[in-house]
Amino acid sequence: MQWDAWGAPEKHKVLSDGIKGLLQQALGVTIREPSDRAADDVVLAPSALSGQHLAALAGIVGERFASTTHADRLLRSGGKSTLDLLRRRSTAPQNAPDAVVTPGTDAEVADVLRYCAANGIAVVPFGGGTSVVGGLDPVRDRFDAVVSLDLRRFDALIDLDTDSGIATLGAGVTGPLAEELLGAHGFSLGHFPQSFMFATIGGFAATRSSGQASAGYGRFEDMVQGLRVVTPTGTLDTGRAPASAAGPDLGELFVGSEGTLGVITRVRVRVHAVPATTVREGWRFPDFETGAAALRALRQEGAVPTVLRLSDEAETAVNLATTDKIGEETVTGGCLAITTFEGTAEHTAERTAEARAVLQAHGGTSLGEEPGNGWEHGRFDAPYLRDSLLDAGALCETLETATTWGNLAALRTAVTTALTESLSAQGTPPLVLCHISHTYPTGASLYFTVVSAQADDPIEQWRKAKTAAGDAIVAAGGTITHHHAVGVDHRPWMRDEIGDLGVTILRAVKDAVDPAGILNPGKLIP
Ligand SMILES: Cc1cc2nc3c(=O)[nH]c(=O)nc-3n(C[C@H](O)[C@H](O)[C@H](O)COP(=O)(O)OP(=O)(O)OC[C@H]3O[C@@H](n4cnc5c(N)ncnc54)[C@H](O)[C@@H]3O)c2cc1C
Repeated sequence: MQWDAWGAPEKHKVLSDGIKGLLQQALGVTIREPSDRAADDVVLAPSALSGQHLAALAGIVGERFASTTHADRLLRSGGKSTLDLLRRRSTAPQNAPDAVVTPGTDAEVADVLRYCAANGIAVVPFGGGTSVVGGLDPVRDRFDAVVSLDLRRFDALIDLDTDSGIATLGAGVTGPLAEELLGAHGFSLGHFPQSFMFATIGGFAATRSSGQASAGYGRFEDMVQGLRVVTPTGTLDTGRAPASAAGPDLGELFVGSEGTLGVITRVRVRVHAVPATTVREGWRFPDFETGAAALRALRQEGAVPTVLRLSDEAETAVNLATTDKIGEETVTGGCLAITTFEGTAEHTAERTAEARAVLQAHGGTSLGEEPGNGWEHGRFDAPYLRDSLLDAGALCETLETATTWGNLAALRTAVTTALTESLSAQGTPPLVLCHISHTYPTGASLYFTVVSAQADDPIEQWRKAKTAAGDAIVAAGGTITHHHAVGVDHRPWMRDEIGDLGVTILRAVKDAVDPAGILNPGKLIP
């Protein structure tokens, strides 16, 4: 992972003439050349961890796994939101964790947490570093120092129960490593968020992540069968049986707890056989409302694909779903939808035929395999484009929400209007694109991509726009986040989301497992 951009440098995207034209003509961006940045030139606030504390932590995890080097601190100074990337471009001194500790066993995690609790040191668990909500911000709160607790050494397939279809994976296993380890035994997890290449099993659980195949395999919490969580006051194993009536599900307390209640060190997940067949298809709908109604019918009538997504008119027009062709003239028109079916050949054929009938009856026209294959080819690459857009002088960020089918159109209008009005009022009218990529029998998510020219202070520019969008989401009855989680950025709306009593309950749990309050302060819980 790069310190100031997404992913691997060799995948850097050069902006095509089509995209540059769009930026200049539609958004008034004055294209600038990317400037060279070197990690060594970044100024970090000096480490506030005393030599005595560093030595004690090194005594727990081993000298080479307790680091205060510039490179280690810089890489863990935040996640990969646009605000993070803009901050990394700053020449002013930047905030960073005071040290990075990388334990290798549950006992070491427990000892680190106990030491930090006893000595007033905040701890930020670190998975793949892909948070887009400030979940990794090195917040000290009332403490003198903050350490990043990196889970990357928890990188093993610990157990695979092939009869039950349950794998136990270390929290630091990344998406590709999980598929490789399971694939060797003929199994797959099937969790493919856009951050798949770098995000980890522990991070997926800590944030209630949702992948591109959520229609078929469910959200990550649907896959979780159990967790091991190490807290400053003890260790908990959840998920004894596939179903249980033994009171509230304690595992659910930790799924989505974003490192504020404990450190997840292993996750038991449901896995399935690697599918024998994959069939992709593109569909054209005359408009977003017609397409959304067709997706709803599919969810409610059965024949649900593994992947099901619908781009709005604007997203279809700029080919956002097919990253290789962004900015080129679209031949699709209307709204592009994509379906993918996976399974045995017979099962796939049967369900594809059923789904086709439903989509056609609801105004869809098949475009054949090509659009689906084009989407699949570039499905993890769009984040590289954001880096190039930021370098060129454009602002680019995404945000997401979800609501019931009955409220979907109103929520989409409210968010689009809020973003458009806020950015236009700042002199940078935006392009707001939207798609549905996660569907349920009762509703769906809405995922917005916003592009505009950068103002003089792009951090403040986006903060204003994001506040307007967040307020609009709450007022229109949506959730403040469908899968990006809460972190720092969505915390202002948490009380609206769960109410005063909800906040009291979360705080009570936090007091029980983390009485000193060292775990990820300033995140999730208002
Ligand atoms: C380009 C891009 C695309 C994305 N696409 C998607 C998407 O399609 N779907 C989706 O759901 N999300 C997406 N995200 C958001 C992000 O990838 C997810 O939130 C992911 O689950 C985070 O995993 P991670 O391992 O990187 O965790 P990190 O970013 O390292 O951490 C996320 C939060 O969880 C905590 N945490 C991490 N590991 C643990 C642990 N083991 N125990 C306790 N707490 C822990 C951290 O303290 C932090 O608060 C995207 C992000 C980016 C940058």
